[in-house]
Amino acid sequence: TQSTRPQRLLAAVQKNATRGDPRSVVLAIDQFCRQKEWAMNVGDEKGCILDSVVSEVNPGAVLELGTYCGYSAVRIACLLPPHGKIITLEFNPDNAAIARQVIAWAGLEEKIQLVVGASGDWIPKIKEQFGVKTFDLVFLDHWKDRYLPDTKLMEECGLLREGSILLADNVICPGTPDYLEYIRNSPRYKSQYFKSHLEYTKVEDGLEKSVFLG
Ligand SMILES: Nc1ncnc2c1ncn2CCOCCNC(=O)c1cc(-c2ccc(F)cc2)cc(O)c1O
Ligand SMILES: [Mg+2]
Repeated sequence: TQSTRPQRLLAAVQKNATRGDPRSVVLAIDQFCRQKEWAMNVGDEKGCILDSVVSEVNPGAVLELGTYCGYSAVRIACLLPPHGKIITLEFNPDNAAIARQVIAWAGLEEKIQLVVGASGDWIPKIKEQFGVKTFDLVFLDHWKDRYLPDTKLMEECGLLREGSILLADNVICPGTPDYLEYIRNSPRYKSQYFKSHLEYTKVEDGLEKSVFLG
């Protein structure tokens, strides 16, 4: 039976990356996506911007929406402070199964909590289920038409505090126009656009970094 792209990506990690070495896992995925098959990881170029934001925020609690194969969860987790943790939500159970194995290969199971389900269903339950008060950083990388409703839901559920950072992938390609319009015009956020490119291509894309003002 034919393998899937995530399965081939995992095989490339197990072949080319060193167990327990997260940076070698990140490198193996980027090489696979550049040399063999494109895949929708945030990638190396936008990944450097993600790294600088994570390092600046030094977050104790991170929420990621949209795990896919676990590339950005691994990239974030290896920059967290000692007790820092990331909760990552993935809708597709097949992708989640691959992500679990990528995360295990990187040796980051203790720092990354992968939850299978739709963001809209899980966001209202996070406080009680995971004992989280608020998130220092949220990385939005799931269905592009869920960025805005889920941001409003996070506000309503009290998951954001004054100073919480939202970092959104793909605000240009595929694009999240309603989210950008809201976040750039809301008096409750201060936003900054980081121009970049769609992962592994020359197409324009970028990350929008927004500070929640409370
Ligand atoms: N409600 C939810 N809760 C949890 N998980 C959820 C969820 N809903 C979905 N998921 C699972 C994640 O879904 C994948 C979302 N990502 C993308 O679709 C994406 C696409 C492109 C892309 C594709 C083709 C092109 F031509 C050009 C660009 C690039 C990217 O960087 C992307 O991130
Ligand atoms: Mg993305």
